[in-house]
Amino acid sequence: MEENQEATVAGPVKIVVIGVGSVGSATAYTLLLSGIVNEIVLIDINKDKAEGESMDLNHAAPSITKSRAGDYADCAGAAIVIVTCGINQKHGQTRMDLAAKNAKIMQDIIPNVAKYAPDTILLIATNPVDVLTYISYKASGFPLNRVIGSGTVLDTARFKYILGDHFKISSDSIDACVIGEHGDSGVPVWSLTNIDGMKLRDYCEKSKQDFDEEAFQKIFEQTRDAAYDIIKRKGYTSYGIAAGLLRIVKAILEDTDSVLTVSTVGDYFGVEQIAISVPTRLNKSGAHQAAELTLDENEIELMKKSAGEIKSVLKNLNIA
Ligand SMILES: NC(=O)C1=CN([C@@H]2O[C@H](COP(=O)(O)OP(=O)(O)OC[C@H]3O[C@@H](n4cnc5c(N)ncnc54)[C@H](O)[C@@H]3O)[C@@H](O)[C@H]2O)C=CC1
Ligand SMILES: CC(=O)C(=O)O
Repeated sequence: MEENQEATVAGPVKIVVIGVGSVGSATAYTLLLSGIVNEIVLIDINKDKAEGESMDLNHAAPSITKSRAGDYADCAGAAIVIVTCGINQKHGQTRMDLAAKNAKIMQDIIPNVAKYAPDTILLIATNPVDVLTYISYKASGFPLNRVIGSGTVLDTARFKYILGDHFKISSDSIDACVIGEHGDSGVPVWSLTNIDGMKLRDYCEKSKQDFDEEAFQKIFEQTRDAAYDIIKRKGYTSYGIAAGLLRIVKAILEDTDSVLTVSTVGDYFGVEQIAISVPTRLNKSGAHQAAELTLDENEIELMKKSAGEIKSVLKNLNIA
């Protein structure tokens, strides 16, 4: 991974959230309650919405964090600019269906961010997140380590939650991840899934539970389809991604070297120049390569397919 221009997080910490709809407002609220930032600037094409949200956030005081509505010039000095603006999925739509419209929005706004905040870290959440992370990388001219997509951080959280629910054990005691596209071709890494420090098969044996492949297939389907199931009921998803974005922000601001499944740009599984999620180390200068997972043959094939799907959407947009 090409790395330079270390982003520095020093002094009062300013975060900008672009797009304060369901995801942006939940993210700003989560950041405010976390107490790890001093200033949250909200930018939205709908200025009244940004103003209203920032007023409301300030009334969640006492907090060390102040919020205000702003414009692109206010990105200056931001440690991280979180991008959540654009259209979201309606019931029946896939994330990839949003590509053309949201690509255009990224191509409009990212150069503005880069102009005023040339040293910031871009954290993209708008869907399709892998496609838009790549587009943001191109549109910003930033080095690879400073353009990060939320990727499969949310899918990983869902996978661990659903596994935990199945085995009646806290997701904290489960080491598992989803990699690949944040979307329909995401890959659950069953071969490396550990529960309570044991491989899945060993855990099932020791805890006297079935190694139930049919149940595991359902767990994967529930993970993959979680967004559809939530959108069908409440129209959007917000809390899961807000918590995931907070984990990414914390790893960066607190310089933790945590490994999370964020999406970054590179050549993956024989596919050149895409963004996709694999375990990635995060610290104050952004995203850095972590040790490569030892996947089994089936998982490698699924990753090639997932990478190919991201690439084909980029090609359709004439961006590859
Ligand atoms: N990466 C992930 O895991 C997740 C991603 N998402 C994605 O996040 C995005 C936002 O979703 P929601 O918040 O539900 O949508 P929303 O419709 O509630 O909010 C979008 C906001 O973006 C603003 N906006 C639109 N165009 C803009 C522009 N050019 N400049 C500035 N602001 C602009 C709108 O005014 C609106 O306030 C969607 O693409 C959605 O699919 C949602 C959940 C999880
Ligand atoms: C909407 C979306 O990408 C999610 O909740 O996973």
